[in-house]
Formats: sequence, C-alpha cells, structure tokens
Amino acid sequence: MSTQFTYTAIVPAAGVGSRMAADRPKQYLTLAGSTVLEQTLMRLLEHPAIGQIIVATAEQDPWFSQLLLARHPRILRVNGGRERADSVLNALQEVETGQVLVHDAARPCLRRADLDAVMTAGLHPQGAILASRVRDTMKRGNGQGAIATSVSRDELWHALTPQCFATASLQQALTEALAAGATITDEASAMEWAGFHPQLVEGRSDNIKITRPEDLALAGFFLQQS
Ligand SMILES: Nc1ccn([C@@H]2O[C@H](COP(=O)(O)OP(=O)(O)OP(=O)(O)O)[C@@H](O)[C@H]2O)c(=O)n1
Ligand SMILES: C[C@](O)(CO)[C@H](O)COP(=O)(O)O
Repeated sequence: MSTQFTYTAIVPAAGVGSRMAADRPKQYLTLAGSTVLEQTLMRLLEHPAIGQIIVATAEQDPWFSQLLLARHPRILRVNGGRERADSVLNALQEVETGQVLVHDAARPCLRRADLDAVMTAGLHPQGAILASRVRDTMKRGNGQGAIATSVSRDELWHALTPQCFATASLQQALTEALAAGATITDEASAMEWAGFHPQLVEGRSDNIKITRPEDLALAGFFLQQS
C-alpha cells in the first residue's frame, strides 16, 4: 500500500548565524548529543504525515554531508540563496505534494502537538502559522536609544515556524513578492502580500529560534523537558 504523505517539509538551513558569533553556522552547533539541525530534522522525520524533507544549505556548506541524516532516504539537500526567502523558493522547486510546511533549522524545540495543530490548520486555503502571543509591554524605539512610544500588545504575536501553505499558492506569492521587491522575512509575509490572511495557531513559547549565544543552552534545557 503506498503511503500518502500530506506535507513536504522545507528546512531553511543556509544561514551563516552571524548573531550567534560561533565558529560555524548555528545549525551545526552541538545540541543534545547531535546538532541543532539534526534535532530539528528528527522532530519532522517522526511525523507520519510528512514525506520528503528538503533542506536548503549553503552551496559550499562542508558540514551537512558529514551528518548521518544527510543520507536519509526522505531528506534531499538543495542550494540555499542570499536570503531565507530565496532558500525557501529554491526548495519549493522540488516540492511534489500539494501542501508544504517551512520550519527553521534553528527551531529544534518544536513539540509534536504544535506540529499537529499547525499542519491541520494549514490545510485551510489561507494557510496557517505557529505563533505565540507577546507577553511583555512593547516599546518602539526612537532610533537614538530611547522610547518613542509604547505599542499595544493586543493581537500582537511572535511569528514562529512551521508555516503551512498550499504549495502552489506559496510558490506564486513568494515569487511575485520577491520580484516586486517586498521585504519577506517569513512565508506568511509573502502570503499576506498576495492578499491571504493565514491563521494564527497559538504555539508554545519554548519553540525558540536559536539566534544568540544564550539561546543554545536554553534550547538544551527545553529539549530535556520534552
Ligand atoms: N540565506 C538564508 C538565511 C537564513 N536561512 C535560514 O533561515 C533560518 C532563520 O534565519 P536566521 O535565524 O536569521 O538564521 P541566520 O540568517 O543564519 O542568522 P543571522 O541573521 O544571525 O546571520 C535559519 O535556520 C537559517 O539557516 C536560510 O536558509 N538561508
Ligand atoms: C521565519 C521566522 O523564524 C519567523 O519569526 C523569522 O522571520 C526568521 O527571521 P530571521 O531574521 O531569518 O531570523
């Protein structure tokens, strides 16, 4: 019996991790006995509705091929691009399923319940993203290190990943938004540019994106809790 997979996963992993200031891109730093990237890939490989996982790495990346998972039959490596959106667009060319999810390599603490929830919501034509409500009082700076104003946190959310969409809709939106010079920092912003209103699926705030040095130990702690 053929296995019907609903989603193809794209994992953007072509960044240099400049804010991490490590000796290698942060996705290759050691975490919980393997690497950040392998932890993230394991979260996705475990899901029965995810078929192929397309990992976008830098063209000259010397680390990926050294990973055991690099030879996994469900994992395909493609070249990333100058920006995260370019890496995602490159990977989208290889997607053969009607639904696609994009999940940052730098987010290894994703929980199965959150993945289930956003994949289900993502089947809606508008698509869906994992997100967490802002908790702190928000300030907008004046560019000179002082407060310009407070920003209402009503309906203010941190966009997380995975972000789940119909493959054709995302590919068209991303292509057209980038061609128009729009600033695209996540898949939802391309879909919004195209007039979609992706659903917000409230997820755990420990689904952190490893960005700065202090985040690695925190991710290790969170992985011990799961
Ligand atoms: N051209 C790029 C830039 C980023 N990413 C990926 O997008 C995810 C989120 O990006 P970010 O956290 O900004 O990673 P970096 O760009 O590596 O970090 P920095 O901005 O600190 O350099 C990461 O998994 C990163 O590898 C990518 O695939 N291609
Ligand atoms: C996609 C993302 O993780 C959602 O918050 C975020 O936009 C990535 O941004 P970065 O500048 O590439 O870290």
